[in-house]
Amino acid sequence: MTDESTDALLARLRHAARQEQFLDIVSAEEAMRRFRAAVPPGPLGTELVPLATSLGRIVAKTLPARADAPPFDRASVDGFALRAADTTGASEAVPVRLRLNAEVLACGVAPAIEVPPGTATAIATGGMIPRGADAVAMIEWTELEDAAEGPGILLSRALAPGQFIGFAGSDIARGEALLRAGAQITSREIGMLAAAGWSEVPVVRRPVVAVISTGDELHPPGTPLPPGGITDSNAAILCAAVSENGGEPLALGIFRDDPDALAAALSDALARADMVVMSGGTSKGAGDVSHRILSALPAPGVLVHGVALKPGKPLCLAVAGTKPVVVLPGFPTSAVFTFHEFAVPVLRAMAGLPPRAETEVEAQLAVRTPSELGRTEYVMVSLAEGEGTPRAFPLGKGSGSVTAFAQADGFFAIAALDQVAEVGSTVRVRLIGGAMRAPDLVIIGSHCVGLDAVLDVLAEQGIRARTLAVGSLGGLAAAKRGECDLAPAHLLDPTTVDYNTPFLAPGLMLEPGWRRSQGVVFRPGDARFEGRAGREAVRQAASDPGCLLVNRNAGSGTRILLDGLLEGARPAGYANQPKSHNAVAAAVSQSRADWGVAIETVARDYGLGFLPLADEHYDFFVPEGRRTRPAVVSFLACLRAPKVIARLNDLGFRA
Ligand SMILES: Nc1nc2c(c(=O)[nH]1)N[C@H]1C(S)=C(S)[C@@H](COP(=O)(O)OP(=O)(O)OC[C@H]3O[C@@H](n4cnc5c(N)ncnc54)[C@H](O)[C@@H]3O)O[C@H]1N2
Ligand code: MOO
Repeated sequence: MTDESTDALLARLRHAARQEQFLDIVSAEEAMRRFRAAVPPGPLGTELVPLATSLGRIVAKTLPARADAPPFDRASVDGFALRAADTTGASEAVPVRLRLNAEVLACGVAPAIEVPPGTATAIATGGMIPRGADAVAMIEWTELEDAAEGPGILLSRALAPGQFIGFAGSDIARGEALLRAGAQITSREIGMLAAAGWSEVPVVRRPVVAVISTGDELHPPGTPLPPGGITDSNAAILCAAVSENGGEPLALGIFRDDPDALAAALSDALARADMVVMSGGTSKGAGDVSHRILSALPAPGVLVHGVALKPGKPLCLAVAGTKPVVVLPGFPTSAVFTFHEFAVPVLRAMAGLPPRAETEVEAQLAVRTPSELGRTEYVMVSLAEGEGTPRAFPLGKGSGSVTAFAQADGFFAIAALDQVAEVGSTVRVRLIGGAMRAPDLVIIGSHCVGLDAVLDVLAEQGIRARTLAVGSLGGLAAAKRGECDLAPAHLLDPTTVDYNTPFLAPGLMLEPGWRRSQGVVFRPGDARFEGRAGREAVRQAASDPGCLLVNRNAGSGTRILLDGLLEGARPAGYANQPKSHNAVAAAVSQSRADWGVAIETVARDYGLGFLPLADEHYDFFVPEGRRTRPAVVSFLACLRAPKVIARLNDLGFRA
């Protein structure tokens, strides 16, 4: 930071917040180059911390041993300290007799008597070797003998000089390097430092990273949300990621999209922290003021605003004096992705940590993936072990997802000039969150909350399942290719009006799951639906232009059922076609629509009225070759377990 007073800086920040300023969009490499060049390289500085609190810290300079370990020559067995030369030729048949000196060397006793030739001194393991002695005989090799000349031992083995002695400094010698700069202190290093005399340790000062969330819509986790409200998840994940990468998070909270409030927050953050991370308000909307404030930062100021990548295009990178300031896009996946790609390398360098180890694996892309021209797109994927190379399934959740980063095994890049990554192409997946763990059971297909009830019981048995929700047809295709153990599906054949069986293919088996009651959902008390039969309610609603439908996506079993009931009618709202039961229930419950078709469990969950229409079958396709795998056998046994059946029935399914 410069010497500018906080007040003057605040005034400049306020003024800047009202101006528009955009820089040109740059490549990710150029953005990183500018950012790194403007931040002083290397760790921040050094502080002394007590050994007991040094866990996880980074050693700031090479630490020599301050004392020898062990600090003196000591016995490594219980027995007798003696001169090896006196034991030459000793054997069971011809033992050597040594006189006992009048001293017993327990641990912690400083020897007072020398060991003259022809004598021995009793010593405990860890006892200090007395002057004159150069070896220790194990007590098992000796017999005590009382003679006229005084007590002695009969020794039945010859000893080499140095035998059973741990010499001073043989573990580590005073002055030898114990730990070098950059080493991270774990419990193992702490024991070594304690032994070598370090009660306080010089470590790299942890960079304090201020974390600021911006947005009028944001509320802290766990507080009830008003209509339009969003839970601030960015602050939590960013603070934790700061800690994971050697920093100390300073959570400053949520600020409204108000130039004055944000300017004050930023100037407070710069006064208290070594780095500032804001999220939200960096795009082009009217409320996007975060990035504008940055234009008033002390030099070098804003370095980058706009990077040709997805997620993360509106990223803004700045440096105030020597302090990095980053405005991340508000969308959670964009925020955490750009934090890891751009802020973490700088943070780790400030914290004295080495660059994060990256692991890449080759995988085969399971789904054709279009990409926007002109931006390098990073696609979050889940990996499933196939025969040979693993298959990469894009999560398809977009920048706004709060789960993608946690659920993905990694990501691959589609180059800026490519508009698509073809199915079957080889992609290099950078792993996130540690190495890839092979699950015991891979389930790809349609998701149902009932499935979680089964998997909970399996987890109690130590069986770890990986589920990829790609829809019934996606699961069926994966099962045909032998990529999963189970493909849960609820596929309705419009001609036979049968579920799932008509879709069986050679090499596949079908295991029955449970039934889900589907019906009309509506807000309780709505007289257009209350008390009617399902089919009659559909007919009535379809002919009432004021009664708004929320439809389902083409190809879903629900859509096929509804189209059958509508017999060609296209009621108001027909074009609104979300992809899940939950989206239908949310639309009705929030009055964006008046009716739709969903399963009973979801209707109940949203407090909606429900008029049954039909039963949907949720079954499992299993590749024949995988049917006898132990985890599959356990899963199918679990489906029939009374405890699981009771739980499914409780949830509103019929098992
Ligand atoms: N006309 C244009 N609109 C947008 C563009 C564009 O170029 N032109 N860029 C889009 C891209 S790409 C992204 S990424 C987003 C990022 O926008 P902002 O950084 O301005 O973020 P906000 O508008 O404040 O929020 C976006 C979204 O994220 C939610 N959010 C914000 N903060 C949090 C938080 N702390 N925790 C959880 N969720 C958060 C917020 O509610 C919004 O839903 O802009 C596109 N638009
Ligand atoms: O860059 Mo934004 O993160 O694409 O959605």
